[in-house]
Amino acid sequence: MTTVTTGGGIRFDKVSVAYGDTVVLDSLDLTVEPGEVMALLGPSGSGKTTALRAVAGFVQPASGRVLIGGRDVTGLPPYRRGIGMVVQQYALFPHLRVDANVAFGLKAQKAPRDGIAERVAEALEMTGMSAYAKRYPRELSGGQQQRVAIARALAIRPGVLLLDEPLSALDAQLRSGMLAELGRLHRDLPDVSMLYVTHDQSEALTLADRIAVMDRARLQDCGTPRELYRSPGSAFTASFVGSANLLRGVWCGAGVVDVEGVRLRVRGGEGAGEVTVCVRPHLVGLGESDEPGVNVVKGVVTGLQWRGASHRVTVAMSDAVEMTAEVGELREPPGLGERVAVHFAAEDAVAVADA
Ligand SMILES: Nc1ncnc2c1ncn2[C@@H]1O[C@H](COP(=O)(O)OP(=O)(O)OP(=O)(O)O)[C@@H](O)[C@H]1O
Repeated sequence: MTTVTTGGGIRFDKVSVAYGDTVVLDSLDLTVEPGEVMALLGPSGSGKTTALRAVAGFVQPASGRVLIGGRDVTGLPPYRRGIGMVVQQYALFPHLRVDANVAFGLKAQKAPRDGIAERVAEALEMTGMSAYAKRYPRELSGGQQQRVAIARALAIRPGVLLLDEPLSALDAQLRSGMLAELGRLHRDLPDVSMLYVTHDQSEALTLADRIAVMDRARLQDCGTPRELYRSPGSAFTASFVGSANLLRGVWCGAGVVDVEGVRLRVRGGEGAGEVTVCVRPHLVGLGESDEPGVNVVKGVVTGLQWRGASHRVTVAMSDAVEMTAEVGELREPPGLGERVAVHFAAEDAVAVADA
């Protein structure tokens, strides 16, 4: 009887999960490299938690295999997979003190007694909770409870750490602090692969080495945050990773798309028929431009938002198509109904496939 304790990453090999007739995870093929943080990002119900639970061993795939450290664990019970898991609601044992909570997984593994004390101390140290070892969960704040839950997951020295929306019960300020701490933990544990489920794109962009975008039980896209942001594979990814102007148009030549009668030069080659052009709002400038390779479109201001350091100006090219420009704070912002021009480089207008 062995437990997988090596690092070595996670592999989903065509993993499908169904509840009755409903397929909730459809032939997922995905590899998380050793030491990598992979975010599973997608809307509610897209299958993220199901994928994570398949790694943990809490759901059994209808088909396909899960490998941890190169080894097929599909048939192994959860406690023999060498995983640590942290969920949204901490799930600490209320009647146990912090140190006993952290020791729980080690005792279940029947680790030697003196080894347990050492590992508990190490895990509490790593999460900054050493001073709270003798408290009960009810005597801790939400953020502290989540740190204990992370310490408990780390105490078994897992090769794989599974995190399911670990920050969503915390308030915004605490969330950003904890996000930084998870980043530090990742650097301190370079061999541990992390699978991080979230529907919050900023968490995914901040923490993940790569992001797997899920929608309707399927993997839609996978890449580094920068790749997905700069060159989204689909309109769905473009709108889910960062904010995006998505302009529906028709190809009319190499690198040229017609949007509402305006010919835009785009990055992303050539195709036929309909296409969506993605332009990030912060890459759109206000006013004319006569620089080569820069698109200019005109329209009427339909929205103006002041956001402290920036203004968001929405301009309608037509009844159907609007563009938003996110620009530095304007001294004299245009008025609603005013006719203005906006511009963006061809390099920043990306032709994407429809989802
Ligand atoms: N035990 C279950 N029995 C039946 N259907 C289930 C069960 N667990 C999950 N589902 C369904 O599977 C689908 C995927 O659920 P999953 O929890 O994986 O989504 P998710 O992307 O993690 O969503 P969320 O962000 O809301 O947690 C959903 O439609 C859900 O209703």
